[in-house]
Amino acid sequence: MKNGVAILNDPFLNKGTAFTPKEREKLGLTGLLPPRVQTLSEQAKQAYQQYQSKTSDLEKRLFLMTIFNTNRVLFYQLFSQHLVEFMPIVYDPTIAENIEQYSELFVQPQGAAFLSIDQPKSIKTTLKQAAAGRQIKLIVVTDAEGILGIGDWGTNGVDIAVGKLMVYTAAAGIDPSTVLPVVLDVGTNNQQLLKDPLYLGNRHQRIQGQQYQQFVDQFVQAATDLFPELYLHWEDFGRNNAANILNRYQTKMTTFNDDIQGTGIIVLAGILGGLQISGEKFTDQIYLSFGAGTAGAGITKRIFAEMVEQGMSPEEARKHFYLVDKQGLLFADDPTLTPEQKPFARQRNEFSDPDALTNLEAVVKAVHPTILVGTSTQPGTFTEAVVKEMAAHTERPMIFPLSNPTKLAEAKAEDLIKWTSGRALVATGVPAADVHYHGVTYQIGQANNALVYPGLGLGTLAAHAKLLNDVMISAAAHSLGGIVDSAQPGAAVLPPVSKLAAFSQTVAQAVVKSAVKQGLNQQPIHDVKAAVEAMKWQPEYK
Ligand SMILES: NC(=O)c1ccc[n+]([C@@H]2O[C@H](COP(=O)([O-])OP(=O)(O)OC[C@H]3O[C@@H](n4cnc5c(N)ncnc54)[C@H](O)[C@@H]3O)[C@@H](O)[C@H]2O)c1
Ligand SMILES: O=C(O)C[C@H](O)C(=O)O
Ligand SMILES: [Mn+2]
Repeated sequence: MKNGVAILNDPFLNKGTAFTPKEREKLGLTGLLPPRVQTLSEQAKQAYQQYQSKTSDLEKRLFLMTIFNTNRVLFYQLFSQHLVEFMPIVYDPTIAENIEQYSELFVQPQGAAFLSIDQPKSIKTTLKQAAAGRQIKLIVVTDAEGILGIGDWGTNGVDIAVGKLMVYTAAAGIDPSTVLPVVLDVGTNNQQLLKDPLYLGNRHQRIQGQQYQQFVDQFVQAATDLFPELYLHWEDFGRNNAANILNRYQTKMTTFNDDIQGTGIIVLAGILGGLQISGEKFTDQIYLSFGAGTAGAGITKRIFAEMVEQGMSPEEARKHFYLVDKQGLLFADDPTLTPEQKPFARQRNEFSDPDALTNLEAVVKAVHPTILVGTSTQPGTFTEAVVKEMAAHTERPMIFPLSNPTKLAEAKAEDLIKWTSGRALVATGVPAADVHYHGVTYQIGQANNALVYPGLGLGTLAAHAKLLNDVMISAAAHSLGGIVDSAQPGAAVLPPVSKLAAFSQTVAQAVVKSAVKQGLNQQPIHDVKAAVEAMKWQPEYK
């Protein structure tokens, strides 16, 4: 039992000025706080006022992090009260700025576990120390090789693990005392960091190959030994590792790659929402992925699986997909294709002038996509010419520039609406303001995996599922697609972030239902809604 100063220093126990006189006496806190006792709502009001006095988004984020570091209940009370306003501050895009300046801004390790490839023997001890007696059910782990679209950030990437977990709690009510952020510091190839005297990570090149694989294996082994109920979420690994790691573990435990699977779900949900608006058929769509890396290939795989689910043969379905990467349209004779790209590569003899298909505009001209999704990290690449060419051949072009953060987006929502005279069905990776065009207000859906991974995790945990499989993932995507108000002119293809807490429940219930139907639940579940409800944590003082 902690007491006195130790309680004030424990963000899971600390209530600050909300400790009552009785509690203060019992816990050895008398005189350790100013005399006045405040309620949680008074604390939240005061903190929010202070938040509003900060002038930049980064300052706002840093202020919220000090609350997070000192008092989790207060932090989540605030976050859930101001979800729409705080999402872009706590999470993407401001989190990207924080990651770039992590070492310069460092004040506190925020409860993360820093696992170093140079000390593989310490993995288990570190995880145990970081858990500090808590029963961990959810880990977000990154090796930070591909943070959003901003590349390799070494140890700084720990912030993405911390930030993703914050959204789990704010959106789905995952108990924050059951989560653990982890960074695998395997070095960095970011020269800027290696030269930065303040850089706090391992100062060497990224270690790859067998030693890397072994380190990852050792981490998974230690984590599953220590935390038997673990749901393990992988975030922002590099293109060469992300899919490999997922393939390696997904049949053995409940695990999830956010960039591959989370993004696949949200894009499928967005497409289903878009088709509700356009009235078109899913199996009539022609899909073009611009940027066929971790996210691009992951999304393609999910959309392809849906085509097959909707009755097409795999051979027929494959004809609906085109992948474009750095080299242009991907052809099967290209020796540099990744294993995830290969199934969707095309034959040169399908085209009259295949050698000309080395840029997006030429490919759009040749294949007439109805859906264009950007995960290329290349800003401004959905040009007016590309968009107008696409819109010339389809009534309601679906265009999702998803590269994050804001500075990397393939296009701005407003331009897409204008260039297509309001016909485009748009979703973006970061929040976008409404677009007013010719008397219609266009709402822009946010196709960010944050809209689904919290509910998916909540559902998988609530089901005590043995595995997270494709059927559950498909159920999650379909549960979101139905929430669109298609009768409203300018309606968004996805539900708004303001309803995130509500539809996280919808997603979680769909996942539990699917797990139960497949017999993947390891404990009996009679009432799906109650099972999800029982998992939920509320930001209240106990
Ligand atoms: N909105 C979301 O929920 C979401 C989810 C995941 C990723 N993303 C974004 O998608 C982007 C990619 O992420 P990732 O994890 O797939 O990274 P990745 O590095 O695995 O993939 C990026 C791909 O883009 C390709 N590319 C680079 N330059 C290109 C060019 N000029 N033309 C065409 N392709 C080019 C790369 O070769 C690579 O295959 C990032 O900006 C990330 O923030 C968004
Ligand atoms: O982190 C995000 O905002 C979404 C996604 O996981 C990404 O890598 O961009
Ligand atoms: Mn990511």
